[in-house]
Amino acid sequence: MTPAARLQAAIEILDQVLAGEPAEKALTSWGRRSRFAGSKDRAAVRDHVFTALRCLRSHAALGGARSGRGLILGALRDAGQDPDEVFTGQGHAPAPLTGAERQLPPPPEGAEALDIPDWLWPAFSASLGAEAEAAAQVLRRRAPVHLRVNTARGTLEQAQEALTAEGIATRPHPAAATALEVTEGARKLRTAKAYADGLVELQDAASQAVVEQLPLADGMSVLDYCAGGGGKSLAMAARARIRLHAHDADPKRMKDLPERAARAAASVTLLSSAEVARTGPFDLVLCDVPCSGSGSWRRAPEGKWRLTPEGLRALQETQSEILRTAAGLTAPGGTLAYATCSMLQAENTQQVQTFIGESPEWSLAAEQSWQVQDGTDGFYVAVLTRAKAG
Ligand SMILES: C[S@@+](CC[C@H](N)C(=O)[O-])C[C@H]1O[C@@H](n2cnc3c(N)ncnc32)[C@H](O)[C@@H]1O
Repeated sequence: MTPAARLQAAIEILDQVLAGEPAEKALTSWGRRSRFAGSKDRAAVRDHVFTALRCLRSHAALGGARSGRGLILGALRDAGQDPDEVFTGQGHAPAPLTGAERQLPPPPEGAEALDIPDWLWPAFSASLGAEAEAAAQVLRRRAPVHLRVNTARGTLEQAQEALTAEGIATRPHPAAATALEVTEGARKLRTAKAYADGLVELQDAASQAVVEQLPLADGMSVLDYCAGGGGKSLAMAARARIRLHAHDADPKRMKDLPERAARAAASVTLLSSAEVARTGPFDLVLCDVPCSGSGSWRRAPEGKWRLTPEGLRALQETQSEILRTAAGLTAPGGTLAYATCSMLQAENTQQVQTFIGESPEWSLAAEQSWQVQDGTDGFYVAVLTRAKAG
């Protein structure tokens, strides 16, 4: 495919996404229909689509329309590229620009230029203070690829060597002792032997750092209460010989966990909601709660535009309910960790402060946050300890 044909494909996919289709689904069905597209074409089209979704407001403003064409026109103007070189109408290129499209709109300003919804900007800037603009700018760009080295399978150096042999270059990431950042060859990962053998897992360095904060020790009984795909379950299993249990309100989300655990040489017991109460209490409960995802909007940019004030309030209610339930599942003297991939105080410190204010048995042992402008996803963890009985 020519570069212009790739942009035309992105325009068509973006129109479907703007009509309500999830981006991954629209990309998959385009891929099925487009047997002629090679792996480089698919990767380039995907990049165009995700760039447009990360920069939806500013690119729509620069392109004069919230449509596939508007977004791609805006992206070209943002990159300082002449749109007439792409919108030629030749071959599979987008049709030439209309008179209206040629009109240069006023440049976006404020939250529009930063690609943050207007209603959210006050809370976003209050949460990040002087760093708010820098964080918003980082969310407009592609996320780095991070790996967690499964130390049950090998050392960081061994993993780097194995990956180099397969054309994947990495460097250690300072956020976590097990973290590598991929600097070259990321697209080869899914087929790499080091990945198939469970020596490395795809996981953001801040996710790994959250698990490093947990006081895990051999013999502990541990519950990952919002386990999802189990990324943090596996990171915990690699840290100590624990009795690991995983639960999720939506058990389907854990369907690949047994296979992932086997690949990582870890053992995990999946628990239904009824079984959780019967099996507890646990020495340590991690709740990696559902949240706005503002810290990972680079990877999942649709979430940035889907979030509404009501949606955020509903998430906060779910978060405080989970905190209370998870607290009841923690043994006296035990630990409860509350984590989000959000950078909003309303989902982080404020939730934890409210919980502590209402729960005299609990105290805050540690609290840390990671921000996108420091090279990881945005993350937050609070480690809370429950008073011993009597
Ligand atoms: C942020 S994701 C977890 C990601 C996962 N820990 C990981 O590292 O890959 C949050 C999870 O919480 C689950 N969830 C939502 N409401 C819940 C509830 N009330 N109780 C338990 N899990 C819940 C969701 O289904 C979702 O899988």
